[in-house]
Amino acid sequence: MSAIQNSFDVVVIGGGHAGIEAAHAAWKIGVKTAMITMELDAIGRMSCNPAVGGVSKGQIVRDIDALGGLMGLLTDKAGIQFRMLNLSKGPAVWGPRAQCDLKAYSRVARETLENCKGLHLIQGELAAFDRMPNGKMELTLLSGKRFETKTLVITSGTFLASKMFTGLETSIGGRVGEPSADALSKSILSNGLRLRRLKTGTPSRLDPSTINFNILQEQPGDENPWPMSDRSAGPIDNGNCCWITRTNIKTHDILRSGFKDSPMFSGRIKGKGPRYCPSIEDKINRFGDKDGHQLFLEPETKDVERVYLNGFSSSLPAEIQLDALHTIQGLEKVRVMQIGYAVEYDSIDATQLYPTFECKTIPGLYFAGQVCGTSGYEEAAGQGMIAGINAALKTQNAEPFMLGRSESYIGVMADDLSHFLLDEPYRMFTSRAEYRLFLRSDNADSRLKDRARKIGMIDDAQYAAWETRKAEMARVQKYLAETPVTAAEINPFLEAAGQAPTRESIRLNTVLRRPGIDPEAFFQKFVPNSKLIRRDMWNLFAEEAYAGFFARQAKEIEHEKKMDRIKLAPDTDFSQISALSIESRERLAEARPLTVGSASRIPGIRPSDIMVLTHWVENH
Ligand SMILES: Cc1cc2nc3c(=O)[nH]c(=O)nc-3n(C[C@H](O)[C@H](O)[C@H](O)COP(=O)(O)OP(=O)(O)OC[C@H]3O[C@@H](n4cnc5c(N)ncnc54)[C@H](O)[C@@H]3O)c2cc1C
Ligand SMILES: NC(=O)c1ccc[n+]([C@@H]2O[C@H](COP(=O)([O-])OP(=O)(O)OC[C@H]3O[C@@H](n4cnc5c(N)ncnc54)[C@H](O)[C@@H]3O)[C@@H](O)[C@H]2O)c1
Repeated sequence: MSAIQNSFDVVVIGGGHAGIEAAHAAWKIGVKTAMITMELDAIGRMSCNPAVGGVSKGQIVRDIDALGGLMGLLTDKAGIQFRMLNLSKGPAVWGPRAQCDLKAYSRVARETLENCKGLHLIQGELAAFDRMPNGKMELTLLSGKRFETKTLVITSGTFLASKMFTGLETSIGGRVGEPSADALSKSILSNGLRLRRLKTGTPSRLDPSTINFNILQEQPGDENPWPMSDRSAGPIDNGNCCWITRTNIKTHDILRSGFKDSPMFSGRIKGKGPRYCPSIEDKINRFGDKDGHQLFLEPETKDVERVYLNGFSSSLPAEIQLDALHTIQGLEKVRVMQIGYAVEYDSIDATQLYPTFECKTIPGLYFAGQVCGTSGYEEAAGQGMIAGINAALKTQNAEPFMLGRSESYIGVMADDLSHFLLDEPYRMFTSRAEYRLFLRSDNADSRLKDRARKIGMIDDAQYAAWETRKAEMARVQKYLAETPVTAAEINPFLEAAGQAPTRESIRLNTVLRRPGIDPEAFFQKFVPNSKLIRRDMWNLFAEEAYAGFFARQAKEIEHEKKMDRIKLAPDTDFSQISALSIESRERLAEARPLTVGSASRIPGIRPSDIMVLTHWVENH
């Protein structure tokens, strides 16, 4: 057996979206960190659609940015088209989204990690990990190389014991052209952890020279685009467009004729697929009466080398996919460069993890990303941040870092994954967050920057810039609350916004509570010498516009935070709390909650149990 080559504080397995954030966060906190991944050239590879963000996913990217992470910065560098989705609704549910040049994304991700001085990037496949008597983890790569680490973060995506399917054809691999990580899957099982099968899929990639773009509806980027990160230095590239087309009855008939050879419907794929990113055959099967489904044609690169057909994910036989494509407007003569396929893989049952993503039974072992049962780059990156931060903090014997459900979508996701057993891939939605009016893309910095600063994720220069913004927001907020405006001054503005004029002077802040107001025009006109950046104008606007809701929810949130502050030791012996029912003791012993708040979210735990637990903590 070869000697141990190097010893680290944190080792991250995988260079996908979760691995990038985990390795960067641990490095930023200042501990000795390595990323080990199968292929260094595949760092940041986008397995599926060349886009980052969207509704609720965009908020996750903003939160990663506020925490000092990379996804927003990488997207701004590699983006080729930026749109704010849901603009017709309130800012709480706006979703920043960007098409990316996927080659550029992968390149800037790798360059960014290479520029992290002292971060080790190692090419190799982890075959096994074992806990050593000294509490560290020993890692053995497929090549036989060995390393040791205090903490280990596994972000292996769709690669554990993975199989790909197109019709009756099956091959081994986690992504087209890449192998499956079978040995690691076995090692996870031999460490006593539970795995289960999930499935995801991807559509065909099309040859742009065979698409009739002239007859397709173009979808340009926003006129006044938002970058993902306010830390991005350069201008963003927004000059590229996507195109829209639709399936039709003929397409559906052809697809239906292939159902008998579908690996999904024939039961050859056992894993559950993502309900909310269904394949085209799933959509037709479930919503058979619809006469068409909208499809987006998205360029994979700025020079449109290939086109991704968003909405047409499929694992039907290749000839059926191709015949069906030829019935679609604009695609009558299309040539396919890579046919759609499904992938089935092992994922970890995430109820075995704390909301820090640390394993309950193996201290120092963390999982993050698609391996935890989620679907999506952004969900993966958000988990990677939290796992990387906690893996680093653990090596410093520091308090774990957790985000609450009222603080971030990442907190909602960590809480959901660790408490509820999923039977299908988990995708984020605004409806999963009970406090979504707080979790906006405009106020990510207000919610998270100070917390990130405390754990070393935000450097002095970044924090100074944030303090300047904070001070300006406070000044303007005070000014708005204290400054009256006469009817003569404000009425032309109100009328232009379609609002009834006022007869008396009113305070400036009350103007923002009226519907139809353009905040950017308002701040420019009524706040002299404002240095607010655009994002902060919308933040102040939303704080006023939603003030009534916030006041109503404030008590609920305070109660939840209070419960989350009541800590339970990881080794709490619930069997000794005799005032709890035997059933509740068993549930608590199994779930091992770290706070009373977390205990309250375990299925089957009742309010009376929480009262007992709270008293018990007070007396111990
Ligand atoms: C076919 C397909 C379709 C998808 N559709 C979409 C989509 O439309 N949109 C979307 O957002 N998401 C989609 N996904 C999922 C998306 O790829 C993931 O959500 C996202 O990439 C997850 O990031 P991750 O970091 O968890 O894993 P990945 O991006 O999969 O990265 C995993 C990394 O771990 C490495 N690795 C794995 N095992 C080992 C090992 N033993 N040793 C060393 N390195 C290892 C791999 O080489 C890889 O670099 C799809 C995935 C696939 C494969
Ligand atoms: N892991 C998986 O299996 C898997 C598979 C497919 C999708 N996904 C996830 O779902 C997302 C893709 O799902 P989706 O189909 O809802 O698309 P999306 O998240 O990219 O888009 C969401 C909505 O935005 C609009 N939209 C789509 N393309 C657009 C474009 N080019 N420009 C402007 N608006 C556009 C559409 O109304 C769409 O319903 C990915 O971001 C990924 O996270 C995961």
